[in-house]
Amino acid sequence: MKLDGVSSRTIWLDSDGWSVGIIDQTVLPHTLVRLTLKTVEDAAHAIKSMQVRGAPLIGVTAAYGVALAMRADASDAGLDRAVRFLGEQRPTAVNLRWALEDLRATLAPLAVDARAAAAYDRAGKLAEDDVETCRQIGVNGLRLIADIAGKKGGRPVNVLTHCNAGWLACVDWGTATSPIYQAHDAGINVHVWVDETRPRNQGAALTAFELLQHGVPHSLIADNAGGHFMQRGDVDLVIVGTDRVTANGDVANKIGTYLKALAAKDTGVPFYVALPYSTIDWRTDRGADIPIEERSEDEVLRVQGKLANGDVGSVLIAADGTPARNPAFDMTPARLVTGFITERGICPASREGLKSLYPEKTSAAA
Ligand SMILES: CSC[C@@H](O)[C@@H](O)C(=O)COP(=O)(O)O
Repeated sequence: MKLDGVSSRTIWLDSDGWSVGIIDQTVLPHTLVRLTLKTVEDAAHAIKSMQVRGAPLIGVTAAYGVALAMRADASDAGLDRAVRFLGEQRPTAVNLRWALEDLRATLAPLAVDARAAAAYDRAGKLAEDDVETCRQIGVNGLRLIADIAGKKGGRPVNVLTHCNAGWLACVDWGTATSPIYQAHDAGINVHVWVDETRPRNQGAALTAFELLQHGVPHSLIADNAGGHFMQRGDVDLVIVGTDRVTANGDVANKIGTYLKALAAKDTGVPFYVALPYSTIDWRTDRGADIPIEERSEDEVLRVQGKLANGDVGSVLIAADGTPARNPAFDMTPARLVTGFITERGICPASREGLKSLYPEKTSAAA
């Protein structure tokens, strides 16, 4: 996608052929800072501090993190250490485990001196695969938007989304936003309600920024406003991303997703979850077993933005000493989800639905 008019991806190999470039998402949209990762520690820090975030991008960054680690120590112990260390950085997005297991399986059978080159090659392939997978999710999701557009006679199709499941969360295109970009590019009149997504405001800071850059009509709304717009008939469709879908179709996504799904159910608004195959956790049977990341109280107690002096900083919004809790994700039961939009097509949010698209997979309870 484009950033200030220039085609960009969220992660790339620098011109030296081994260090890894990323966009620092902690200061967007106010400042565009590109960072260079040179060590596995840099990659781990980027994931933990959310310089990179979003399930697919976390996975690809971890893959490059293994490649950086292999430059320093490609022994069996070095590979084990890198996989364990990177895997500890964030618990909920299963793409992290998926990418690390892929790298381990690719590298372990190789001679030690072949591992670094093979790791770069594999990380590059995972990045390219993510681009094509997300593009295909968009092709499949576009049909839903086009169907609604056909019934609305030129009036805008209103899509609500939560958090950032856009191209900044992936390598390109995004998952939830890919159908939106493709609908807009196809000339469909589409408008997006963007949940601000407290506490870190990924909707305000990242999704609204992306849509603005691409010229897609949108309105930023307070998290609490979604149900109101659904009740009034102002939302045709919800599309969100996910960090992990369990074998029975339960969905973990950014905190607040569950409430949107409840409101959508009550108001009869279709609620779709867009995901690549790498987000399905076939080994975990139900959403209650997904580890939910707990983050710092500060993210709730403070709000980050551009200060009057132009710096990016934060302000305290509660009395000093106020205790807070900050679960970063919640679980939406499959029964509240209308369907999954994947690279292989659209299916019901259920064990059977997932199996219909991925017959070669076996789940824990299958
Ligand atoms: C295509 S990204 C899907 C999810 O990763 C996204 O919706 C989300 O919850 C991101 O959370 P974050 O905490 O910003 O990494």
